[in-house]
Order: sequence, then structure tokens, then C-alpha cells
Amino acid sequence: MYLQKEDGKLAFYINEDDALDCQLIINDLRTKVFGKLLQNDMTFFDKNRVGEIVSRLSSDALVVGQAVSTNLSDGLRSLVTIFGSAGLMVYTSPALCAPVTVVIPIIVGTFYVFGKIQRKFTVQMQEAVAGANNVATERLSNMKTVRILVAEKRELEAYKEKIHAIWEICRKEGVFKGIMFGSFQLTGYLAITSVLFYGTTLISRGLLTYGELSSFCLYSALCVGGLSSLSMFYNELMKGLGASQRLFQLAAEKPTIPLHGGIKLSDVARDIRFEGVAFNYVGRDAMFNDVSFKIPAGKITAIVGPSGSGKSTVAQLLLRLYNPTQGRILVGDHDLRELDPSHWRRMIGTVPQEPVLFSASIWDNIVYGAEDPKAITKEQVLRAAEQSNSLEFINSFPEGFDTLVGESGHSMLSGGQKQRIAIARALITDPKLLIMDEATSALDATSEYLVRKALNALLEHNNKTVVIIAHRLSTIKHADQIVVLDKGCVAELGNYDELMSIPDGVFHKLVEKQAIGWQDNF
Ligand SMILES: Nc1ncnc2c1ncn2[C@@H]1O[C@H](COP(=O)(O)OP(=O)(O)OP(=O)(O)O)[C@@H](O)[C@H]1O
Repeated sequence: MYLQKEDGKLAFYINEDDALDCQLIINDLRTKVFGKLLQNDMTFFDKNRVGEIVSRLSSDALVVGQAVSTNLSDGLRSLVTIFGSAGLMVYTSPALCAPVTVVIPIIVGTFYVFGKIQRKFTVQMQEAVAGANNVATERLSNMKTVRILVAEKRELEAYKEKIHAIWEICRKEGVFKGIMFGSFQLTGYLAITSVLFYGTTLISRGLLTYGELSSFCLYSALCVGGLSSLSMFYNELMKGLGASQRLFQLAAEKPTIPLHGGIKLSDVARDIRFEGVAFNYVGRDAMFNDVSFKIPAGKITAIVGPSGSGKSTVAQLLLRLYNPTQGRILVGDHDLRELDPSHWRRMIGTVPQEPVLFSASIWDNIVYGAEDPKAITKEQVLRAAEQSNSLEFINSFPEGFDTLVGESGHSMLSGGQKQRIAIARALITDPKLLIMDEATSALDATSEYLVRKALNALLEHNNKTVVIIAHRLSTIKHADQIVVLDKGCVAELGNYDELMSIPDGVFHKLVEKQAIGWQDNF
């Protein structure tokens, strides 16, 4: 079996000689379809929906796989039986075929109608199963949160509801199938009864022999058996088509930002300018109306502002996870849209606000940031670990860099340790542009000081462009420039001292609030 893209659609082909292994088909569909999505652009989807998409895809692929693998030979055999026995029936007694020909259009018509209904049931079923899987995987993988919030009962109820929805669809489908198969059998027996009735009339008139009637009955029984198998095959086929509908829809999704294509800059040692940038997330109000500022090459730029003012969004726009809706972001003289997205992202070291570690060793998590992880030397890993102030705690683990960590299961690291591994991952390729989104927020004062000291030493000698997004305003005193975002635009811009000298300035107020905030609150 293989999948092939034809006229922009995904088609799968089955070689009859192949052993139709259901699991193989599922795996193939999973890697080909989901792999394609991964390759293209996962940011196309809302992060929270990825789990749902995966579980849908799995159950869809399962149904398609089962439909194809278990019923293709049955379908072919039924067709051969039907045509063979129908030919013999005509040969034995054309006169007796009359009642059968009346029944055939009825059977074909009901096939069609029932097939369509079955397809609808399959789509509903896939959605219900995916919903239940989603609840189970999401809540089970966050068991600690559920337990802390004492929400076990609520979660159980939510899951019960989902399972009940599946049961309800199954019940309806069961009733429908009972009617479908029952009516098929009824039609078949009615046809045979009428053949027997009509056949005995013909015998009494001397137009048919007993032998011919019994042969005809035998052939028509074979034909009815074939029709019944075909109905089951058709039913499975419709199930498969219902499930594959979503697979094809997913495969046909076009990413808004391609993975490759465009200019590949040799370096990023250029000024970056936001020029009249406007942006809004899909379905949300405009967040930026007219944002313009410069990120000078080789300097440290801090972006600050109240929570929700769009600081992390600036980082995401810089990484070209989204395009501005208006205006442009210039890298030197090039619009960011003209650059090869993957090549551009590869040149940036990023520490996101909520770093994610994969279920792998610390070593693998650090080298994950490199284009060719195998080419990374031990010295590079040690240096990155040292710069991020993680070497000491890594060495304190019995298995050192081989210690397994990860999101699923137990991360086995503190928040601050996780952040430091993420910093090491960003530094592993010695990027010339570094984006740090609240990168040290989970560190204690001493650790933060050590990380900053190491980073400052690194920045001094490497002429790096650094973008720091920070809440703790005391940590950005050393920045060459501070961009203050507020109400969808750049409210203030300058260095720490300049901004602090504006008495009623946004930055001044933010710093003051941070210094005395706890007194106001308590
Ligand atoms: N993927 C998304 N889809 C829709 N809206 C989003 C998305 N990500 C962020 N937002 C919204 O955009 C706004 C800005 O979010 P952003 O994370 O950029 O703010 P921030 O200044 O970094 O906030 P914080 O300081 O709290 O981290 C928020 O109102 C948020 O709800």
C-alpha cells in the first residue's frame, strides 16, 4: 500500500498481493498525513488543538485501515459471486428472473441511502471518540493539576459524558444497522418466496422442470449471499470514506507561512526594524495598531509593558510564526516575508516563556537546538551548560547529562532548572540573535545573577543582538534600549535612566508599582 499526491489530493493505493496489514496502514497514514502537517507548519493550528487533531487522526486512520484491510477481498468475492450466480440464473430460467429484477433496484437504492447514513454516523462517531480521547489524554497527563484542584469527580463526569455520547451514537447506529440488515434479508427472502411461488406456477404449466427450479433457487441463494456480503462491504467502505474525509481535509490544509523558500541571509548582524506593524490573532481584536521601533544590531533591547500588552507576540512576529496584518518587519533592507523562514529561525536562539523539554536525556534536550545534533561536540554542550549556569546541577545528578527529563511523565526538574536547560539549548549554536522571553523568571536571585553574569560576558565579546522580554524590571537596567509597549503601540523608548526621568511615564509607573506593589495589595 502506498500514498501518493495527485492533483493536490492524497490518494492511497493497495496492491492486492500485499498482505493488508491494518496496523501498517494506520502507521502509514499517521506519518504521511500528520508528518506532513508537522513539516509544514504546526503553528497553523491552535497549540491546544494539536492533541485533539492527533487523536482524531489516529481514530480516523484506524477506521480507514480497518475498512480497507478487512473488507476489500470480501467485496471483490461478493461481486464475483453476484455476477456469476446472476449469469447462471439467467441461463437456467430467464422467465424466473422477472421477480428478481424488480428487487434489484430496490436493493441498490437502499444500499445508497443506508451508505450515506452510515457515513454520517462514522463522522459523528469519530468526533465523539476523538473528544473522549482528548479529555482522557489531556486530563491524565495533567493528573497533578487535577488532583491539586480536587477536580477528580468533575473530570470523571466530563469523561462519562463523552463516553455517553459515544454510547448514544453506537445505539443509534446499532438500531440503524439492525433495520438495514433486517430489511436486506427480508427483501432477499421475499424475492426467494416469489421465485418459488412463480416457479411452481411455471412447473404446473409445464414450462419449467423441478431441476431447473432447484438450480435457480441455489443460484439465487448464492446471489443473495453475495448481495448481503456486498452490503457489509459497502457499509465498511462508507465508514472508511466518512473517516478519510477528515484525513483528506487535514492533508489539504495549506500553511499560511511556508517552511522554506526565500532569501537565506548569511548573517543576522543587521538592525531589525518594526515599521507601522499592526497585528491581531484570528478572532481577536487588534493588539498592535501602529508599532514602530528599531532593534539595533549587537545591542541589548528589552521589551516591557503591562501583562497582555503583546511582548511575547513581538517575539513570535520576530520568529515569523505569524505575519503582521499591516506594516512590515525589516531585517537590514529585507522584509522578513522575503526570507526563508526555517533558515531565519535557525539563526535565532530562543528561550520561550514556557520552555518545553522533550522526553529524552538532558544532553539530547540541549543539542536539540542544533541543525545537526550529532555534530555538536562535548565542549559545546559543556560551554552552553556553563553559560546557562546549569552545569553544577546537571553534574549533581547521578546520571549527569544522561538524566532523563521530559514533559510527559515526570519532568524531574525544578522550574528554574528547566529554564536553564532551555537557555543552554538556545545557546548551543552560538546564535547571533537571541530572544529571551521571561527566560529567568523562575530563577532565584543568585541563580539569575549567575546566568546574567555569564550571559553578559558572552554578549560583550560576541557582538550579539539580544531581545529580552522581562517582567522584573530591575533585571533590564543594563539594556541598551527599552521599548515600552502599552495599548497597542510603543509608549516610550530609551534607556533605563532616560525612561525613569519621565515622571509620569508608563515605565516609571511600572517600576514604582513593582517596587511597592505588595504594599498596595496587602
Ligand atoms: N495564540 C493566541 N491566540 C489568540 N490570542 C492570543 C494568542 N496568544 C496570545 N494571545 C493574546 O494576545 C495578547 C497578548 O499576549 P502576549 O502573550 O503577547 O502578552 P504579553 O505582554 O507577553 O503578556 P505576559 O506579560 O502576561 O506574558 C493577550 O491578550 C493574549 O490573550
